[in-house]
Amino acid sequence: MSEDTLYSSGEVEEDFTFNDRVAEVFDDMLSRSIPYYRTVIDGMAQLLACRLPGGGTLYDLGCSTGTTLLELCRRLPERQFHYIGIDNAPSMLDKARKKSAMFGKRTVLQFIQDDITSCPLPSASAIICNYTLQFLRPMTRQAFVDRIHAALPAGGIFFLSEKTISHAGRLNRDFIEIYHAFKKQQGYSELEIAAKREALENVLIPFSLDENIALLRHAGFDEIETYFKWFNFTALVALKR
Ligand SMILES: C[S@@+](CC[C@H](N)C(=O)[O-])C[C@H]1O[C@@H](n2cnc3c(N)ncnc32)[C@H](O)[C@@H]1O
Ligand SMILES: O=C(O)C(=O)C[C@]1(C(=O)O)C=C[C@@H](O)C=C1
Repeated sequence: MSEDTLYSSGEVEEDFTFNDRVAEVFDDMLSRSIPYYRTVIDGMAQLLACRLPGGGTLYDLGCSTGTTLLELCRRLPERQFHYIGIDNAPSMLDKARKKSAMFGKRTVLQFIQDDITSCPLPSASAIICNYTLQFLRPMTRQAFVDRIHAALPAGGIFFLSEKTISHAGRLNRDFIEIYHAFKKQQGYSELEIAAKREALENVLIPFSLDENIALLRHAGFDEIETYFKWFNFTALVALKR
């Protein structure tokens, strides 16, 4: 796994985008930038085990290098789900396909290059969208969540994980400080943290937990719960009636 040194000089040449250079270091970037990344995947595996009988189709929208689907596949071998990852970045999908071949999962995992805001989602039993809604333009988010709700059958599951903001100003600042301390612990310098923050400005636009719940509620999801929260990172599960 290549080490993420993209912002080590402190220079910001362009806004953050999911290009080849990001794809190259993405697994390292994610494991050092998203607190409890694997705990969230564990939580999804446990909820899927409770809720879904075997044989269904699971979509991961904004699947990047396929880590989530590969990990679910490893954790739920007896369920025989069909896994479909969708992303619009070819270099991310290259990595995803190579990883699934390396782990001997090519027959159960499929990766498709498409725009998650318009791609068809046939026969979906569960849909995952982790740390990706935050990159869609805010005005388009309700329509996106509405489409997900429409694509699921009764009892279908939607998992949504996001970086979140708090409208409680002082606590929001505390949460960001605590998150930056986490990144420092993961080996990022203050210069790197500041440069990445600048590159993400106006690209990653986080909603609050309440705003994300409102999107789900408005789309028609019936039961909505937070199953994991760490300061400004939140994982939600929603069930269709
Ligand atoms: C932060 S990453 C997602 C991480 C991944 N879900 C995980 O948990 O490992 C966001 C991904 O969404 C993809 N993406 C962003 N907008 C997209 C769109 N409109 N259609 C398809 N993919 C998109 C990016 O290429 C990127 O790979
Ligand atoms: O590094 C940060 O500040 C982040 O917000 C991490 C984060 C995310 O939460 O989506 C941002 C961009 C990368 O795609 C990976 C992770």
